[in-house]
Amino acid sequence: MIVIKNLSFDYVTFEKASGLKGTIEDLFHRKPQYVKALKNINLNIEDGSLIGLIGPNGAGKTTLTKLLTGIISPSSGSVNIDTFIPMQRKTELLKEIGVLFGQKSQLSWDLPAIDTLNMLASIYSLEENRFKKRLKELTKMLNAEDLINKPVRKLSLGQRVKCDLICSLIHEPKYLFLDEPTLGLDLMTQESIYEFLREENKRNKTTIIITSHNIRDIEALAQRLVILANGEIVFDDKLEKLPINISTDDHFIVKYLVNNEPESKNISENDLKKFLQTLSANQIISLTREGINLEEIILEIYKKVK
Ligand SMILES: Nc1ncnc2c1ncn2[C@@H]1O[C@H](COP(=O)(O)OP(=O)(O)OP(=O)(O)O)[C@@H](O)[C@H]1O
Repeated sequence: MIVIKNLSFDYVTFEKASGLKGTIEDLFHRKPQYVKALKNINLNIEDGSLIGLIGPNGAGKTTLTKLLTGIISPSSGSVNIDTFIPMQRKTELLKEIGVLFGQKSQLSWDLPAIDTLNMLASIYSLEENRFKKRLKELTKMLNAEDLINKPVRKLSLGQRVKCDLICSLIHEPKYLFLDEPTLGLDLMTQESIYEFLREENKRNKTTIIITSHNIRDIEALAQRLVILANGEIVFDDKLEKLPINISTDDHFIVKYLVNNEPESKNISENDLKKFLQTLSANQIISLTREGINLEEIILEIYKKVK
């Protein structure tokens, strides 16, 4: 279980004066500036949960992930993963953590992924049979049996992400941190990755924390959503609990069939009933209310906290 208590983190940077004179002056009188990246965060993450962590740019998501993976240590408060403190980087904890950054790869460009995987097997001291069994399981689930033997530079982006996912899970970590895992991937590859992550979470009870700006990732995976804004948690609950603001001048979008051809109409609440009465049930494809889809609700939250 992950327990975060009263966690704050401040970055310290120094104002940089321009020109040679400024650079020399800076050597003697540096003016510090403090950026409060996280402010008094409290969060408990149960084992086996699938959490979506979102927020506008600069909200503090990467900082939180860095604190959870022990890259930086808190300015105040605490982070505990089971009985460990991430910043102490104990080998026992590192073996329980897997990380994937969609924009950065841990693979070597000129080598096939299997070489990196063999190296990871030796870093994590994986017993040979266990390694082979896990590799077979992961490559089968991701349909990547052939991919791991090709040089990484010959793989497409989606194929490379699949190989990176195998690397981050080969040691069967208890916790998996994913940062923008579907960046630049087509819809079908996104779906196969969602299916894989849901299966991995179900089968191995892997706790998955996914940071993404892609709302589809959140819709497809997150059992619980945490929204960070300006370094604070502004929402922490199930997706269904997101606040829906139904304004009085709302409009509906009706998609329907006319002679088997799809059409759509944007209609006010007052005219909706009358219009629906002109259609038969099997003509109606869908009826949605403007402002009620997940993206719009989240956008409203972002706008309010700006
Ligand atoms: N190395 C650093 N030095 C100083 N300030 C930093 C540093 N890294 C991040 N910050 C600041 O800390 C705040 C939080 O940044 P962070 O990278 O955690 O946000 P984020 O939610 O991950 O954003 P994004 O969605 O753009 O990746 C921002 O105001 C950012 O400018």
